[in-house]
Amino acid sequence: MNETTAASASASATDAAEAGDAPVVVGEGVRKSYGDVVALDDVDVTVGEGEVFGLIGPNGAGKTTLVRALTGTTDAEGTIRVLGSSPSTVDPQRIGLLPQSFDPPERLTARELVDYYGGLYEDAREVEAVLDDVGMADDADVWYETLSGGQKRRTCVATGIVNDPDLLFLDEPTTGIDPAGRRSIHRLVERLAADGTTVFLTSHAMDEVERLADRVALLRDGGVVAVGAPADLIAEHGGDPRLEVSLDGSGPDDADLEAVRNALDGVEAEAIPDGLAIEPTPDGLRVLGVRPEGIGAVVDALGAVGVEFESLTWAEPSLEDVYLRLTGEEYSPRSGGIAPGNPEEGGSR
Ligand SMILES: Nc1ncnc2c1ncn2[C@@H]1O[C@H](COP(=O)(O)OP(=O)(O)OP(=O)(O)O)[C@@H](O)[C@H]1O
Repeated sequence: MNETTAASASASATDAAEAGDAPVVVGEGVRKSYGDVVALDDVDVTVGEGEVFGLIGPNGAGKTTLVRALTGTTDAEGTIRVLGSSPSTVDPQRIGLLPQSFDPPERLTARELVDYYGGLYEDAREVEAVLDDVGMADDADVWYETLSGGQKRRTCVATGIVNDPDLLFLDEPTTGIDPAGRRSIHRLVERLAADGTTVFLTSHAMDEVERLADRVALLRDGGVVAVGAPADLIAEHGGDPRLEVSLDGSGPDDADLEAVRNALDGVEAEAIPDGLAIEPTPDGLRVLGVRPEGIGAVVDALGAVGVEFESLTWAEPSLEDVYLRLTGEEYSPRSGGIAPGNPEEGGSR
């Protein structure tokens, strides 16, 4: 149901309507230039009520500029409606924003900061509950300037949710936060979404976006190149499941690869479909298209041609694979992959 075509993707109103949500964020033909730099090039984006909407893309793709345009912190061409109003007239009580760069007064404690930002709203949440939400209850009396990077970021997240917003923009909320802290922020986002908050999440952590987002838009060079539910994007653009084979010593030479390919060609296993390909990796090789039940056949094929391995790791495609493919940043084998029936072509899938 979601449009995930790379060439013509836009985070369309139709998607949100199909998701059964009234649009909370609508951007149509959004453009923004800084001198000669086109940061946003005709971006369409629609986010439905209660959605967690992920925005991903390489450095400089335009993510922060889009967040700034949608929140009215920079001007932009095009049509933008947020909670039914223009960004400049929307009720600030209903919007929460964690900017990518945020430098609050340093000689305040975490508790004082949350209290200060809460005081900017007519109605704010109880400070202790907000500190607890972001895992800062125990360090609430430490000056901001002496907090660690991750503790600072948690405190900043707290200032973004102190007004109990209906729409929350989080621009890279977990940067610098340790794994346990990231999990607690993830649970917080899940709780907020379950309570009906719409979340616009920008992140470079693909696992985070895959876990949290109902839909994801991939921005590249100021344009949306794909949008859809993570599972739909992965099915369309994520590629094959793969078996990573780490070899003893150095990586395989071309003769090893050819031998393994020939051995696998001779294996009749439903779990090794036609089109299976092998490509070298820095410490071994990668078998593409193999399902878990085919791993044994691969092991047998390796053994048959005398290739000894240290470890095997099977993985399904993920949002990271989608990202790498659609941004052209996927791993490029040093001498090209070998696809059955077309060994000269080699290279990427
Ligand atoms: N204030 C500004 N003045 C001039 N150019 C800017 C300004 N802000 C952003 N840009 C440029 O606009 C483009 C998009 O930047 P933006 O910060 O939106 O990217 P991003 O996707 O958020 O990147 P990152 O992942 O590194 O945060 C970049 O080329 C950037 O250099």
